[in-house]
This record gives sequence, structure tokens and C-alpha cells, in this order.
Amino acid sequence: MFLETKNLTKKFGGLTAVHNVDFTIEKGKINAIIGPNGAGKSTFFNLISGFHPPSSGSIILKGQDITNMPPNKIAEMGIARTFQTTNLFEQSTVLDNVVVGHRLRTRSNLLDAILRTKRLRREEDQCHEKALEVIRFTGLEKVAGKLVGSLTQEEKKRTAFALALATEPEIIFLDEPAAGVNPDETEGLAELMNKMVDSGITVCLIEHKMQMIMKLADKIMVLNYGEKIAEGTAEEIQNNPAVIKAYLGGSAIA
Ligand SMILES: Nc1ncnc2c1ncn2[C@@H]1O[C@H](COP(=O)(O)OP(=O)(O)OP(=O)(O)O)[C@@H](O)[C@H]1O
Repeated sequence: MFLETKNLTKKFGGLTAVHNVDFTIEKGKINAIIGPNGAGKSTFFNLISGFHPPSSGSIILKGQDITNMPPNKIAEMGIARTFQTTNLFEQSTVLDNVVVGHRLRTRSNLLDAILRTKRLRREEDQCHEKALEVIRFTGLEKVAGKLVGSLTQEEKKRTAFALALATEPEIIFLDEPAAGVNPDETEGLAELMNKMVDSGITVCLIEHKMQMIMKLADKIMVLNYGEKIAEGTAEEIQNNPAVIKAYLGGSAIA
């Protein structure tokens, strides 16, 4: 068991965005969460990554209870995430954006920065090396020196992946990684996700692009109005009557 949620619930006032969700994320696999708009997918991610405290239930990572840990601690535990709308600095280069990611693994502080200590210089070199490594991994070498604001949507998605990878995660949560990119680029991003898994990183993603999910995911959970209505392989999900009903006739998952 790698990461597990038990009875995970999040209420916003009178609205239950996530309701008693039990989900197991399997190591070394591509796990996906799908569901209609407002089903609770992003909220589920926000609970796991510590951005929202759950109302009840628990989150267990490799046997350790991480419920209510702050986001920085959760990131240190090896959980990284990307956001639906990019959280990148548009006026900085790809390299400068990605360098920040590895800061999570360094120890130098303000005093080191003021005194420009050896530790600071060593760690700055480490962050730079790591950034170059993940830029190569994500295929961004040619645009490493470009401002993020000038990139294509697909390159921005890759930059967001690179930033998350620079934190050296064991598991990466990708919120709609292929939103707004064309079919060829979607294919390229799917290849990149497979490459992440091949390099030992577990992937969990939210996605509306059903063709991509059905091809890519080893395991899928379906949320509807905050509740898990199905879980299984692509084939099991596509043939599940509750899922077909939730998607109003099933054209969306055909
Ligand atoms: N911070 C918040 N405060 C109040 N309500 C919220 C908050 N975040 C989400 N919600 C509500 O919780 C429900 C689930 O939202 P969520 O964004 O998790 O769904 P989703 O499945 O990710 O949707 P989409 O596919 O449209 O991104 C929605 O009804 C939403 O309006």
C-alpha cells in the first residue's frame, strides 16, 4: 500500500465536496481520478497535498498518518503536485522557475544568503544541477532560457512537471495536465507521464480527456458529487452503469 485515504471528507459550509472517499494509490502505476465538473477532484488533491485540512477521515503514506500535515511537510515526504492553472512566474525563465523546486531539499537560510556561505553556494549549484536534469527529462532544453510567459501551453505544462520533479517526489499529482493542449501534444505529455513511471515515480492525475485516460491509466477512480462511484481499470470503468449515468449517457467516456 503506497498512499491510502480512509473515509476522507471535506465540507465547505453546507456543501460536502468530498464524502467518505476510500482510495488506494498504487506504487509505480498511473492512477487517475475522473468525474464531472464539481465532482470534488481538485478538492481531493488539495486534501492530500495539505492545502485544505480534511473535515474527517485520514491520509496514510507508506503506513504513516499524514492527515493535517502542512503542505511543506507533505512535500518533504515526497508528494508533489501541479495545479490546474499554472502557478509559474511568467516573467522568469524556465530555468529560474525550476531552480526553486529543489530548494525544498536544501538547508541554507537567510544568514547563509547574507554571508554567501560555502553551504549556500554548494546548495545553489545543487539546485542548478537538479533543474538542468529535470529540464532535460521533460524535454525543455531548447526553451530553458526563455521567459515562461512566451511559452506554448504544452511547454508551460512541461515546466510545471519539471518544477514538481525538481522536488524529487516519490509521487506526483497532476491536475489536468493535458488541459488546453492539442492532440499531438497530449500524446507527448502522456509519453512523459509513462517516462516518469519508468523512472520510479508514482503518478496520480485528474483529467477530463477521456481517450487519454482510458489509454494511459492503470487504475481509475470516479467521483460524482464528492462520492466515489466506481474504481477499476479503464475497461471496468467504461462498462460501469453508474459511471455511464453520471456522464449522462456515456458519450463523454466512449
Ligand atoms: N474553497 C472552496 N470553498 C467553497 N466551496 C468549494 C471550494 N473549493 C471547491 N468548492 C466546491 O466543492 C465542489 C467540488 O469542487 P472541485 O473543484 O473539487 O471539483 P472538481 O471535480 O475538481 O471540478 P472541475 O472538474 O470543474 O475542476 C464544488 O461544488 C465547488 O464549488
